[in-house]
Amino acid sequence: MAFDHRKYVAFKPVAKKDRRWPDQVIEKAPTWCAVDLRDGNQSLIKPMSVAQKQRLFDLLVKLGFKEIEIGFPAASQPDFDFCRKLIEENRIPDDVKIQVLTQARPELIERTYEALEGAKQAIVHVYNSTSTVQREQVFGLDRAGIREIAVNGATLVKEIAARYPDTDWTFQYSPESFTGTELDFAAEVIDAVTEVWRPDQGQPVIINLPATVEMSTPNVFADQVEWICENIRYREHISISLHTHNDRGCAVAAAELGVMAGADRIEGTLMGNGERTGNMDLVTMAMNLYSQGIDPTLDLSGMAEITEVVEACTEISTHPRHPYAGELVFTAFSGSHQDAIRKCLARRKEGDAWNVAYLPIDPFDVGRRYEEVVRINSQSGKGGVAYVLERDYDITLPRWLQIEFSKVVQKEAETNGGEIDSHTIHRLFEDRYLKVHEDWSLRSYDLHRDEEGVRAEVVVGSDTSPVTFEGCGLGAVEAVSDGLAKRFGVTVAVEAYDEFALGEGTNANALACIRLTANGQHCSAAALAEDTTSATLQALFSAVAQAVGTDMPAAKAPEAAEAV
Ligand SMILES: CC(=O)SCCNC(=O)CCNC(=O)[C@H](O)C(C)(C)COP(=O)(O)OP(=O)(O)OC[C@H]1O[C@@H](n2cnc3c(N)ncnc32)[C@H](O)[C@@H]1OP(=O)(O)O
Ligand SMILES: CC(C)C(=O)C(=O)O
Repeated sequence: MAFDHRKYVAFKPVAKKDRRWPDQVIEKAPTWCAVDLRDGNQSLIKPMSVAQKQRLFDLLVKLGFKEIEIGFPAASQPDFDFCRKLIEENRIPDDVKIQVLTQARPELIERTYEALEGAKQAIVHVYNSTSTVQREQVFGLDRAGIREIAVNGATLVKEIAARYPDTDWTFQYSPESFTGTELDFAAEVIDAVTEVWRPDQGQPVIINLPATVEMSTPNVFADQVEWICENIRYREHISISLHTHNDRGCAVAAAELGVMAGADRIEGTLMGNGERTGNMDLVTMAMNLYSQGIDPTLDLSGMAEITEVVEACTEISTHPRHPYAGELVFTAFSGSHQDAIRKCLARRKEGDAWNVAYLPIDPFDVGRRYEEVVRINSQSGKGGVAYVLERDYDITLPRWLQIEFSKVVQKEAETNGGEIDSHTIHRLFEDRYLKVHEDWSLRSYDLHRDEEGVRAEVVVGSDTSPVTFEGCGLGAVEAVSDGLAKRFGVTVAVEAYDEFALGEGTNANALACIRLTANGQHCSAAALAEDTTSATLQALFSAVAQAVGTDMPAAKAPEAAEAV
């Protein structure tokens, strides 16, 4: 059997009984470093052109990144040229540090510094793999041999930097494949490197702990980070950075727990592009902080621009469910979600803390419109349909009509199988409830109230054959119903009716909705008019028309009607 779990060996947890990170709470944003232009770029089918790199670099600067890994200049001419272009064309803001990656190999380190000549400040990031698998199978070296590569690399980084005293240098070292490295050995190599660099003597140093391959649950990674923070020399002079990958789908969680475990700095890419399943997604992690009321120190309000630039540069489209950025992440199709969102938004007052069911953040903050929040398909319910009519057409439906109309929409959704847009919902409402048949159109009414009640005189019908009738009752609806019975023999029993004043921007001022039985048949209708009485009477006639058919029943002669 090819699919055989016995092929795999479980990752051993860290034997750490004194872990403190589970009780920590993240209260401020870490230092961010975007590695889109290096780790992100090295994973693309078609690496970015210089123009694409420039576009992405400009975006990263605009978002507020102060540390940006721009490439691996010793690896390829385009990476080298891009680095030169940024420096020579003075495109790096004074408060931004560029970072470049190099293997711990002399010729590559030399070439890296050539690329950086003239930079005001830069981070030189040198790495070699320390994991058991790479030691044994890739390098064929023991621990001492691997440590020597790191020390030689660190020594050369320091020596060559001294040739360029006008640049403000930060040194960064990564024990690549840290997650597959024994902790004591990782600490041993880190100490050997920092013994060369001496952060305690003023040299800025970053030690980056990469989950080059994510191998365990994030809690194990947090244990590893905490252990390193507790066991390396010069910890207080070092910035501990994390660089997680997403092989198990937990890169963001691992980075978050890693910060709780003591890390100061996080590397990642926008939208998580990167090797295999990607790097840690900076957008998600920063927005997670934002949603907890913590300033992420990045401005991610222009999410549409972010996704557009990332897509253009990586040629990878954004998943519609991508946290915070996907097209559908603020949209509810399902009925109970829509109902809850509608109720929460309606109760929300300006200045309230955000507390809306199903929406972890206010979509508006990332440039999304409330229009997208509720969309209708066959999974939707009355709340969603009512929300769309209210939001887009200022039509408020009474609860009984919401229930009834949502069945009309549901049927349409089941028939067409997909989404029903707002325009179609409105058309369905018009067709089903607002249609006025000529014979039953209200032409005029006159209501007279005295101590006996209301006396109504109503004219309905077309220009050419208007019909006038009269009736009386306790209110207008009862009086007109009385008239309908006398003149047309239609017995009306009103079960529910509601009137609403409409907001500005509509032609009509009032909406009335009515449900009744006419000659024993259940019907409902609505009407828009300039005043509430006209709307109510028209709704009554439209409902009656449904019961008796669009052909007006023969009117009784006024004398016969009097006799009824
Ligand atoms: C986890 C990460 O993402 S690390 C970053 C990885 N990114 C990249 O590799 C993208 C850019 N890299 C490249 O373009 C190329 O690898 C280059 C130009 C840097 C080097 O190219 P080459 O020397 O032709 O080939 P290659 O990368 O296969 O070299 C591997 C050799 O370097 C050694 N090596 C690999 N990594 C390191 C390192 N970090 N430090 C020291 N030596 C290293 C290997 O053991 C191997 O040695 P061998 O030739 O004695 O067997
Ligand atoms: C070079 C290091 C930081 C890296 O990219 C990784 O390990 O994934």
